[in-house]
Amino acid sequence: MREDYLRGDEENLSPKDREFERALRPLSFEDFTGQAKIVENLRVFVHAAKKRNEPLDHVLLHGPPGLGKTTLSNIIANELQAGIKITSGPVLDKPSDLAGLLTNLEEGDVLFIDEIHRLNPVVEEYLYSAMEDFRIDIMLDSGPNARSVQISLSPFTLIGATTRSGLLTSPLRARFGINSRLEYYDAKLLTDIVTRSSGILQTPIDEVAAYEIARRSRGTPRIANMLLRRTRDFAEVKGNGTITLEIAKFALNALDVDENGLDEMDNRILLTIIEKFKGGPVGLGTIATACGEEAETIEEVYEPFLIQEGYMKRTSRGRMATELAYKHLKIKPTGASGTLFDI
Ligand SMILES: Nc1ncnc2c1ncn2[C@@H]1O[C@H](COP(=O)(O)OP(=O)(O)OP(=O)(O)O)[C@@H](O)[C@H]1O
Ligand SMILES: [Mg+2]
Repeated sequence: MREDYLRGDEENLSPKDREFERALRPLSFEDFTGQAKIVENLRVFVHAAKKRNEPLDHVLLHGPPGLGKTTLSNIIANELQAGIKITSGPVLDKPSDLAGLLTNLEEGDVLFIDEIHRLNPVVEEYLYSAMEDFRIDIMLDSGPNARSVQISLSPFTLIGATTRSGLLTSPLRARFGINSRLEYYDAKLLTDIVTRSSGILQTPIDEVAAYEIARRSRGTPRIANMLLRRTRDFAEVKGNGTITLEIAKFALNALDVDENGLDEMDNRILLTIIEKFKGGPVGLGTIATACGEEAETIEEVYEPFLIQEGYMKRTSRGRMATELAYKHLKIKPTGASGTLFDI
């Protein structure tokens, strides 16, 4: 459950969860909380593009799952008053899949490619001229009859989203005029999001309870909304429907979210590094095997937050648990010397 939410693949959500996500998704810059600098810039670029009657520059949005990349892409299209076609890297298998989409775009439309780091390299190659000159060269036939025809496209805006910007090739990255990295949200912003969501759900919530959910949501709006939803269930069953601090704490503990907002897998990763590998350094693949989780998921979903919060460090020799991780897990460092931790 939790992981589906973390990874955000809409297809993996239950219909109810999907409906819930849709209801809470902000539709305008106005409703979008946080990421102030990015939103401020996008407002200007969108405004300028509309004024000049030109398509917006291509936009690359990157950052950990659940921070609002898909949401923001839809908002950009809304604010441009443009149509949006949505696809994803792994779905665009052949150049003809891409050509079909591109030739159907109307002037100023947005093409949203999720997981753009997973594009097939052949398809990616076609995207270059589409992005740069709004044209594609298509090969007809093969062998001696092969010839290429050039098709012009309506000027459009490509929005690419990725959780792994490091995997993007540099020619592709260079073709985005706007490149924004979404950051984890602080507890104050997430409190605003939880409060807004509970308003939409018509669930009364105490301010301290909203803050408690917010600060234990791994800096991620998707998780905040998910925890709110589960907490609401507890409030209905165990209380009178209002989410109080007591109910929120009870629900969060029942959901295995600890005092600092780390979940079971976060803690398992830290515990593994400390107990099985003496605090590290240890390679990602080894941690993954020991935790029974895919290396890619650890790198994409868990590690960025653990690093940002100071529980884990990446070194050239592998991952290490920090002093904070030992404190958090109430384990005494048993390293050979005082050099266990860098200063
Ligand atoms: N700034 C925000 N304000 C309010 N709600 C938000 C915000 N950002 C995200 N959300 C909520 O969090 C949910 C997840 O956001 P979204 O699907 O856009 O994340 P994502 O970055 O595309 O994640 P993924 O990488 O998994 O695709 C949305 O349904 C939306 O309700
Ligand atoms: Mg998304």
